[in-house]
Order: sequence, then structure tokens, then C-alpha cells
Amino acid sequence: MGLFGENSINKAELLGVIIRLSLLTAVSFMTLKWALNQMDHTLSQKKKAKDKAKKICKKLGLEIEQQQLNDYEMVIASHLVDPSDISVSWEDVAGLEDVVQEMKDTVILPIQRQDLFADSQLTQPPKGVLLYGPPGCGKTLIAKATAKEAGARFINLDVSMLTDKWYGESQKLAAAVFTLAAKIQPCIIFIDEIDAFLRMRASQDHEATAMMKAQFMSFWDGFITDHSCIVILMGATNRPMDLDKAILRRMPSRFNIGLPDCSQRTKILRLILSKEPIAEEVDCETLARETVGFSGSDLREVCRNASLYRVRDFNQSSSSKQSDEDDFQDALRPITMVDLVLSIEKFKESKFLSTSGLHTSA
Ligand SMILES: Nc1ncnc2c1ncn2[C@@H]1O[C@H](COP(=O)(O)OP(=O)(O)OP(=O)(O)O)[C@@H](O)[C@H]1O
Repeated sequence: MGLFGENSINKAELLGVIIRLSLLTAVSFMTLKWALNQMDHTLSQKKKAKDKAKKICKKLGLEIEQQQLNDYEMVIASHLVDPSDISVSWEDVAGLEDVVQEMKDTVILPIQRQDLFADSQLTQPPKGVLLYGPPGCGKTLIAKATAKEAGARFINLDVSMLTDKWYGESQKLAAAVFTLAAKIQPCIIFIDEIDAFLRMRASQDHEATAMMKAQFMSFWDGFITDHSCIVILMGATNRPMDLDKAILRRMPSRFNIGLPDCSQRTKILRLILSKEPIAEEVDCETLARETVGFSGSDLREVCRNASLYRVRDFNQSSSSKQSDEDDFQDALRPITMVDLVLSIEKFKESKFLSTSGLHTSA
């Protein structure tokens, strides 16, 4: 009986060991599979970035072998923008003539005519440029036009990739931003929503992110003191007050791109509607007076909706008729003042609803 009891305990123990072993094997297998998957994904992300970088570099006439780009620089190079792919130019920016002129004088000219500025350290292009102001007022538009017109290399840096676990080793990537820029200079590094990356309350940051930012800042400092290197960091933000003073100091050239006033709104409306079929009576000055507080992007939305009204009307009136394509062109009426005023009213209503929070209860 005692022997049988001992045996049964041994059996139970044995069973327990087997179960534990099986569990351990299963967990190890799953872990290994997960790790291999992660490595695979990281490798494939890096390979994709490399392929993209090669294509862009070729298009830009950059010899990767000659430049001896390392893996991290290749990942950053995948964010290079070919100026010929940018459709925005100065002609697409309305009402910001002063900003455009200052940008031409302080950023573009020193890049394009380095010979004129070589003998003075005071007239070097700024190492940091900040575009700030409310959303939808033209910051990205200005940055794109600058990239197009400057003839400099342009890195549109998506900072989330610096902290992206797939690429890993974010400090090396942060360094690569600047080493790549130096190799391919003159170069503009553009960071949209720079406040999200270099905001004041860095205490919330993960330790690795904080270290990456420190690395980023120290490389940036290296460029600020190197007068022979033409690398400009251009940032855009809706929240300049969230930027650390140390960052603001590094961006001495600042452009306030605020909400457009009445005459600027007139110019923006004229520009947007210049490519549209509009009725003769359309008066942009009157529309500008009706759109106090509207951003350039709001004005664009107003015009887009107004344009939809005529298509909607046409659709309703012709749904019963059979018409060929010529009829369609003839029958589609131009955008009228009524369309635009109606669209402004609708926009104001939806703006009111969204600012009062009523839309959330609908
Ligand atoms: N000054 C302007 N002239 C012509 N179009 C404008 C102007 N400002 C804004 N727009 C229109 O609004 C759109 C949005 O502008 P943009 O992306 O430059 O705004 P932003 O200031 O960068 O906004 P965000 O901070 O939200 O990124 C533009 O693509 C353009 O159609």
C-alpha cells in the first residue's frame, strides 16, 4: 500500500514535470517565433527604407557608394524629397509676401549664392528656422515652396521613425540625420510639429527617447558652430509656447504665420478661385469680409464645398434627363456668389458646433 502510494506520488510528480516541460517548450517556441518575426520585420523595414533611399538618391544624382552612406544614413535618406516632385511654388502662396521675401533673403539666397556670404560670419544662413502660427495658415506650404526654390537637398523628417522600434537604435538614427545632411549639403532638414518632438516637458519621456533627443541636440550644436556647413533645421509648430527656450535659441530665424487679415483673405480667395469656373459677380473682397477668423485652409474648404453645390444642383436637375458629355460641360453652371455665401454660412455653423462641443453629443 505504502509502496503503491509512493509510486502514485512519483507518477503525479512525473506528470507534473512533463506538463511543466511541455509548457516551457511551448513558451520558448512562441518566444523564439515572436523574436524571429520581430527581426524579420525590422530587417524588411530596413530593406524597404534602403531600396527607397537608393531610388531617391539616384533620382537626385547622389552616388551612394561615393558618399559612403551607412545603414542609418540610408534609413534617413529614404526621407529625402526630390524638389521636382514638389508641386508647390511661391505662386501658390497668397498674402504672405513679407514672409516669402524674408525667406528668400535669409534662407534661400545664402544657400544659392554662397560666394556672396563667404567672407562674413554674420551673414551665414541661419542654422535654425521656425515657422509658427495656427493650423492651416500656410506653414507647410512655405516649407514646401522653400524646398522647391532653394535647390537644396530636403529631408522631410518624420520624427516618429527616430523612436520607431522597428528601426531600433534611435540614437544612431538621430546622429545619422546630421551626418547625412553634412554629406549631401546644402541641406534643409524639415520637422513638422517640432513641438511634439522637442517639447518642454521632457520629463515624461522614456529614458531612451530622452537620450536620443540629447544626442540630436548635441549634433545640432555641432552644426551651429561649424560655419562651413550649410545645414538648416526648419521646424513648424502650432504651439511655439511648448518649445523649450534652449530650442528657441537654436532657431533665431522665426516666421509668424498667423490667421490672415481681410486683405490676405481676399488674396487667398482670389488665388484659390483663379483656377475655378466662377460667375462674374463673385466678389472676393465681400467674401473676405464675411470670413473673419478663417484660415487659408478653411477658405479652401469653403470654396470646395461651394463648387460641390453646383455639381449637386446639376445632378438633381439632370437626373431625369439623358445627356452626353458636351451637355454636361454646358449645363454645369459656374460657382456663384450664392454658393460661396451659403458655404461660408455652413462652415460657420459647423465651426460653431465643433468649438462648442455640440457635435460630440449628436
Ligand atoms: N497663404 C495661403 N495661400 C494659399 N493657400 C493657403 C494659404 N494658407 C493656407 N492655404 C491652404 O490651406 C492648406 C493648408 O495649409 P498648410 O498645410 O500650409 O497649413 P499649416 O499652417 O502647415 O497647418 P498645420 O499646422 O495644420 O500643418 C494649403 O494646402 C492651402 O491649400
